[in-house]
This record gives sequence, C-alpha cells and structure tokens, in this order.
Amino acid sequence: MELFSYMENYDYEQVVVCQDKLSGLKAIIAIHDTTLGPALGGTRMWMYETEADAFEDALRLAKGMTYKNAAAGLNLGGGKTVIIGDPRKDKNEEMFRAFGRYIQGLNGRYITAEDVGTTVQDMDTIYEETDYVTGISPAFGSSGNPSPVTAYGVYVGMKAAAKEAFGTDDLAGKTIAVQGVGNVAYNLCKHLHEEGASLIVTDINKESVQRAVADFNAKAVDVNEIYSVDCDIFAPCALGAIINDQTIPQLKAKVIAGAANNQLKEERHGSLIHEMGIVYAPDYVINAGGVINVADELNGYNSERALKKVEGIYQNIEKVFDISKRDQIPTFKAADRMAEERIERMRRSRRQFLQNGQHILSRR
Ligand SMILES: NC(=O)c1ccc[n+]([C@@H]2O[C@H](COP(=O)([O-])OP(=O)(O)OC[C@H]3O[C@@H](n4cnc5c(N)ncnc54)[C@H](O)[C@@H]3O)[C@@H](O)[C@H]2O)c1
Ligand SMILES: CC(C)C[C@H](N)C(=O)O
Repeated sequence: MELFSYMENYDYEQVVVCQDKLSGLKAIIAIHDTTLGPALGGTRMWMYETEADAFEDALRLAKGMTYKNAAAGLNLGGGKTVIIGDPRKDKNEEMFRAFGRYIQGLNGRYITAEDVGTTVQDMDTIYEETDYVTGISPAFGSSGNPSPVTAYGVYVGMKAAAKEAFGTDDLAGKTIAVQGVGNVAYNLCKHLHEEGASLIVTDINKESVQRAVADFNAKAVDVNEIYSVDCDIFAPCALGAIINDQTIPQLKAKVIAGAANNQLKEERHGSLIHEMGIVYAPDYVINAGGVINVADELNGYNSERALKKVEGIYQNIEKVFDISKRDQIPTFKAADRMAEERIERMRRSRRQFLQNGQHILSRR
C-alpha cells in the first residue's frame, strides 16, 4: 500500500505508529476525520500476517468509525487502533500501559475502547496512563463491556427493519437466523426470545451453540446451513464480508439485520440485495449501541441516558430507509449519505465561524 497516497485519496488526518521493545507493543493508531469531534474507536488485537495488512485494517476501520459515529448523531470523529499480536498469548501489562502513553501523547485527538481481542481489563490498564479511554470497569463509574448494549441497539434496529418489511415491528412469531452466538448475539437472542421469536443459531464454537439451545430453545444448524434456512430475518453476528456472491442466492430472509461489522463483501452486493427486495439495515447504523454507550462516559456515565440514546437507533434506521426511498438508492448508500451530509453540514458551519474569527484577527 502507498500509505501517503491512500491517506490523501480517502482524507485521513493522521496515522501514528507505536512501538515498545520491552513489552513487544506494535500498534497503529489511525485517525480518519475529526470534523465532528475527537476520534473515538476501539483497539483491535489480531495476528496480522503482514504489517501492510495491519495498516490496511486500521485505516479501513477508522473510516468506518467516522461514519458510525456521524450516523449515530455523536459529536465524535472516527479512529481505530490495531495492535499486532495474539490476544491469547502476547498481552502484558507493560504493553497496554505503553499504548496508553501513546494515546496520552495525542492529547485527546483519539479516544479508545474495546474491539475484537481486547477486554474491559485491558481498558483499565490503559486508564492507568491516560484519561482518553472508555469502556473501563463499572467500578470506576464507567460503562464496562459494550456488548450487551450493542445487542440492545441491534434489537431495536431490527424492529425498525421488521416494520419496513412486514408492516409491524412485533417480532413475536418471527423466525430469526443468527450467525455466531458470541458476546453480542447471546444478548440479542435473549431479547428476541423474550419477545417470542423463534431462533435458529450457528457458531463454530459448540459450547456457544449449546448455551443458546438450552437458554432460548434455539434450533442449531451447521455453519454453512445458516444462509439457506427458512427464516424471516437473517442476523449476521460473527464475521464480515458474509453478504457475497456465494451466500446471496441462498438467502430466504426478507430482512438482514445484525451486529457484524462490514457485512457486505463489496458495495455491489448491497445493490444486489436491494434489487432483490431484501430490507438491509446497514451494519454501522444498527451496531452503534456499543460506541454510543462508551461515548456517554465522556459526560460522566449515566446508563439511563445512554440507553435512551441507543433506542434512537430505531429512528436512525427509519431515516436510512427514508433516504433510500427519497433518492432511489440502496440502504447502504443511504447510510453513507446520512453520515456524509451531517459531517459536511458541521464542516461548513465551522468554516463560517473560523472565517469570522480570521476576519476579526485581520482587522487588528
Ligand atoms: N462487541 C461489540 O460491542 C460490537 C460492537 C459493534 C460491532 N461488533 C461486531 O459484532 C460481531 C460480533 O461481536 P462479538 O463481540 O459478539 O464477538 P464474539 O467474538 O464474542 O462473537 C463472535 C462469534 O462468532 C463465532 N464465529 C466466528 N466465525 C464463525 C463462523 N464462520 N460461523 C459461525 N460463527 C462464527 C465465534 O465463535 C463467536 O462466538 C463482530 O463482527 C464485531 O466486530 C461488536
Ligand atoms: C468503541 C467500541 C465500542 C467500538 C466497537 N468495537 C464497534 O465496532 O463499534
């Protein structure tokens, strides 16, 4: 990857490369856009095959957070970190403290939280060195693990998508196929079961499947079967890129609404499902509950206030459907338009303020 031309083409503000020989820290902080406010986005720890893969992931995920935060109505920009390493073997206290000092050095331009491979405990260690970290333990008066709140947001967003497809947001009696029953999806299944939906689940982890079968009377299927089961709603909650040329022809669902990031393999797959009449709730709009929850820590965490904001995901999904109909575009494009329009409005309003300020200065 030609880093500078990539950053220039996609309007990235800053990339920070962090290393600490003692702890083995190798991290990349990517800050995409801070028009709306400081960049907030989680820290992913993953065994990247090459350094180029790590850079690419950090950049892609940071841009995703710009859109997620803007669409969620947060006054926050987009950023993300990747740490290169195996989260099961390579973590140590010094690593997260060294990383915390790098974040502190950015003086608030970037705020971190959990992502794949990092935990509340890791955030607590980072907190030893910087205030610019969220998702820390409730013991500190903070919000803790974001997954249950992400699940709640997916649940309310799924109801908005059901309303669009079926004319009612009541999920009782609906059959919902859930791919991956990890941290987010287990909590999602709980809400769906309580409302009276029938669940079909799959996971590569047999224990997770058994737990969902036992707790929610779910039907278990093989990992490759989940796309083709008879269901009303498909909820991808494991991997990205699962809406693709192989899976689309198998789908029987009328709605796709789930927690996974980057569900569309390519943009054309979003257009394809739109043409097929499938109601797609764009991933970064429906899965924003976690970031909305951790962002509330910046105001002194209040769970009631955070959940109220998460419930706004219902209206955000409705707005996306309205733009999609108004502009005759697929919903994934409508979500991008909603986010870009908000950022552009703020950029213009700030420019106006700056121009006035410069005018005053130039008269002195
Ligand atoms: N945790 C959050 O707050 C949050 C917020 C926004 C988005 N997301 C996204 O939601 C998704 C789930 O997050 P999570 O925190 O629940 O992760 P998790 O690791 O707890 O759960 C993912 C589950 O998917 C299973 N899985 C992996 N590959 C699979 C496959 N091929 N088929 C079936 N199952 C498979 C795993 O075994 C695991 O149980 C991820 O894509 C994540 O990026 C999570
Ligand atoms: C800030 C975090 C809670 C972000 C979360 N990992 C996401 O992808 O939305």
